[in-house]
Amino acid sequence: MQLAEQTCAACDSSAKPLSDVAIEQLLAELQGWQLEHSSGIKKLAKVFTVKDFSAAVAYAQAIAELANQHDHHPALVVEWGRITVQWWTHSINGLHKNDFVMAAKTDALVQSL
Ligand SMILES: C[C@H](O)[C@H](O)[C@H]1CNC2=NC(N)=NC(=O)C2=N1
Repeated sequence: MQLAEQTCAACDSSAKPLSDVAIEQLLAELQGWQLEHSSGIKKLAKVFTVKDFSAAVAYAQAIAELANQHDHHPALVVEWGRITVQWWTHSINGLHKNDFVMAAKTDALVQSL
């Protein structure tokens, strides 16, 4: 099943972070997402280019609604002409399959905007 169609499962501190091999396999299913390390935490990041600041705010609002629907929330940086989205799982300070599912859902949402 495509990542974008999968469920973002409830996740707590007992959830297991993905292995590096699993991360590489899932990353290959996404387009344009980068693996980042910040403050020792692995994150998935992508920059979406949009037409101006208002468009970036609208994207942020739509992604925020998606996040609330799934109770899984990204970091969003809104700037003129672009929005940066970062997914990771706070409860495990790392990457869970949920983050890849949400990255794929973000791509599907952005394509529909
Ligand atoms: C209580 C609530 O379900 C949790 O705090 C959720 C909220 N959104 C979340 N989002 C992300 N990205 N990681 C989490 O661990 C997380 N936990």
